[in-house]
Amino acid sequence: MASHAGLLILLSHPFASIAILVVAYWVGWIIYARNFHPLSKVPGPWLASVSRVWYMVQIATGETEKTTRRLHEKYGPVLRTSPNEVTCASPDAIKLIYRTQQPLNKTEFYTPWNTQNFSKHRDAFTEMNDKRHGERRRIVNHVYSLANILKSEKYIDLCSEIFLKRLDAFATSQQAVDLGEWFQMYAFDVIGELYFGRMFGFMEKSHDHGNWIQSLDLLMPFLCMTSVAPSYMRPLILSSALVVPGSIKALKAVETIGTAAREVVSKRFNIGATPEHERRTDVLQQLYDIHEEKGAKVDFKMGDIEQEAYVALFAGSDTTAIAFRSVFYNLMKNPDVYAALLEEIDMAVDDGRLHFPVSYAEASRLPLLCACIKEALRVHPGVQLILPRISPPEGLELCGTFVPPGYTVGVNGAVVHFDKSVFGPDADQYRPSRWLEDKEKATNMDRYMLHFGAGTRTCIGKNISIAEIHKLVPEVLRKFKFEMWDQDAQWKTHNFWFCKQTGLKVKVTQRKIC
Ligand code: HEM
Repeated sequence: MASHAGLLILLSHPFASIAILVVAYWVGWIIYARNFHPLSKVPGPWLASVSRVWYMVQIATGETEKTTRRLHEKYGPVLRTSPNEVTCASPDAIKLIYRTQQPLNKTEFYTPWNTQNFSKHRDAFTEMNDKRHGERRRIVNHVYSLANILKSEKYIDLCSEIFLKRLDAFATSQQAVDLGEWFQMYAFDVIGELYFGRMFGFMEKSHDHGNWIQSLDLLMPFLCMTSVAPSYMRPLILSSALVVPGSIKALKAVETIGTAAREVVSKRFNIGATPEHERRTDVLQQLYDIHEEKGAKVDFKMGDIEQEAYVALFAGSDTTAIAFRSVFYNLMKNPDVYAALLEEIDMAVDDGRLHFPVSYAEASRLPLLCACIKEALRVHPGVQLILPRISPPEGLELCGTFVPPGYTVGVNGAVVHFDKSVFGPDADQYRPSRWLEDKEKATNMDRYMLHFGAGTRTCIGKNISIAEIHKLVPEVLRKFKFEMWDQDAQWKTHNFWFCKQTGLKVKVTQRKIC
């Protein structure tokens, strides 16, 4: 009787009633999530099975890929990383999840990355519906073919020229260089040349133009955290970013990137027809040609061109710099490979097979160079979280576990690239020669590379990065020697979707070439 009265008093207090309801909800939810939920039999950490908070904590550590690799070792190939989400470590899951026939849609993870105010159509990266995505991507796809991107080689060469000049100055002054930072400046300036008609001036002025690099570094963790958070927590996380020092400045910087995209497109094309001899052959021009030739028919307006340029800046600068860093870091940490690659490059120059500025065609014929680059992308892919997709109406069988329709599934490149059954018992080592041993084995390994994504959503800009990397690497290796400033230092990695590395402080010296 007394306890009854106590309960009534408690319930009459509004805060107490709310607290009781919340506790009851959570107890009910935990019992359901652990025992009756369709994914309840999928193993994983306890907290992950009842709340997305587990995933958010992992993002905060910046080391999700390492934890995921450890957990797969403990629990097996299928892992529950959130109440409604599973990640699969099996290489065979790639063709199931990122399939080209009846492809799976993207999830809400991508919404916070959405670009706004350019076009009524979502950009290629954040469009979740695969059918709509396919219709839009078909309009611009040909612009990104290797042959078309190579029409911009001369613009990439202009960037390389400045990059080499800067390296030369560092070599003369014997200053320590943050090579990672310089690769990012290079990658930004290349996007400038290809989409904005000119370099932004990162390398020319040796500075972080408009604070763009710093701003992306500040905003990426918030964007990534928002993406993995439950939808009701998203506004809270985004607004919490505002109290972090420098964030307003960062948001303004991102806004200026948008303004730059708008201005450049209108300046370039609102001044009347460009005389033929002044016409550039860059990506921006090719996108404009689509607008002119069939813009009305396919609804490809000036805003759509601006959107392409804007997305390229976000999707193509950090990622390319990450790839460059991985190539150089792994070479410096593996002197035998470095020496063998130099031999290949020097011989090619001596035999007249490699000229300066290096053309993509010549570079792509150097087997060890290509292997070193591919291996760098394998051991450190640019994106190191799963590429999340929604399981299809018929559900999906992943390594014997049935995932019903509507749940999130995905594979993480940073997990599957270390699969020993595909890449060999030394999969965790940087060993480029694995790509040269056996053609059939190499083709098979290629099938399981996820560095540029897979299926219908494969990276549209991959040929831009591939051209940049293959052209610049042999040229700088031929002309300069690179050593870690502190031989024993390791880089640090920070996984906020893009897994950026810091700590690539190097000593550069001119090579004495006879
Ligand atoms: C080494 C450099 C690069 C890496 C490692 C990389 C990686 C990726 C990955 C993994 C995806 C798939 C994302 C997903 O499925 O959610 C992707 C998509 C995309 N990337 Fe890249 N990327 C690179 C360079 C670039 C460049 C230079 C651009 C500039 C145009 C670019 C633009 C895009 C776009 C627009 C998408 C979405 C494609 C679609 O869904 O149709 N990327 N990239």
